[in-house]
Amino acid sequence: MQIIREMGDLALALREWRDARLTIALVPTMGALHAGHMALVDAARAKADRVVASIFVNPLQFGPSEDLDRYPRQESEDARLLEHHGCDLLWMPSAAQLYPPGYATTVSVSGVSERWDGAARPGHFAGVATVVAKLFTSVRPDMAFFGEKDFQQLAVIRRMTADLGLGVTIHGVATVRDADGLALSSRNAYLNADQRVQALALPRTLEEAADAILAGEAVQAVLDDAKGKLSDAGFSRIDYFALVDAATLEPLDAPLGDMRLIAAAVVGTTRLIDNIRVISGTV
Ligand SMILES: Nc1ncnc2c1ncn2[C@@H]1O[C@H](COP(=O)(O)OP(=O)(O)OP(=O)(O)O)[C@@H](O)[C@H]1O
Ligand SMILES: CC(C)(CO)[C@@H](O)C(=O)[O-]
Ligand code: BAL
Repeated sequence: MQIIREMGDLALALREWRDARLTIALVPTMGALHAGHMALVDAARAKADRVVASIFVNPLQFGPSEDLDRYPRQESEDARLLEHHGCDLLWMPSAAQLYPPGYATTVSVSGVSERWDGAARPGHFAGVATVVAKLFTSVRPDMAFFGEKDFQQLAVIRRMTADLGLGVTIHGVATVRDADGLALSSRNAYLNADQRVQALALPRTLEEAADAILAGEAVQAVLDDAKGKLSDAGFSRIDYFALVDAATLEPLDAPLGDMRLIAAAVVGTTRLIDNIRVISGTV
């Protein structure tokens, strides 16, 4: 696996593959890699001739009181894991490479990015859309892979890619969970042993709420009950717990079409997000 930091070296490596008419997949990450990221790499490996992973902790998508400074960084373990999963190229740009002096352009997606995480983390999705647009224009991949764990992010990236005609096929990959149900996330590293147990209430409550909605209970009552359960389990703040249309992310007050239950809540100092498909027979 090639490890590249400079934009010029990246261009050279990619030119060789493009000249050979090889298809290129991009897996954008912020590092501190786990099996969830590896599911993206494996899916990319299965669909493309060459797989590029990027690691960049993007300052633009962190709010002023968020965890940019303490975000976990473990480059050599990440590189080992990626190589083991058949990644061909790891690109680790510096902030100065992506946002050189004078950089002044932001990509802002309205509609789908406005509610939920967009409301709870002002500026977050503009930061995500901007860096993903930069990663796409730098690598010019045929396809890119993102996790359904960040469900709204996936919808924002699909919208931006279509609106700007970036010509990248976006693939969503199902959430990878620990055996006990907690969605894998780099931020789980912040949880102490008690908080790790409390955190399990998030996937459990999503499953219970999905079952209750499918059993015909009133949606608003189910959502209120779910928030109560999360508070009782020790979550100190619940940013949202909502039933939404899977494509538009608009809230639903009754079951209709392709639905997701989405939630974000804080345990200790850690903000966790999760979501679950609501579909007859399975959740
Ligand atoms: N458990 C998971 N299953 C599938 N994909 C995942 C999972 N966790 C993260 N991803 C995906 O990996 C990509 C990179 O995510 P990122 O590096 O932010 O990791 P993360 O674990 O989500 O970190 P964080 O704790 O900051 O949310 C995103 O597309 C994200 O949706
Ligand atoms: C897509 C992404 C790599 C952009 O920084 C980030 O938001 C993430 O890791 O999900
Ligand atoms: N995993 C999405 C990136 C973020 O929370 O900033």
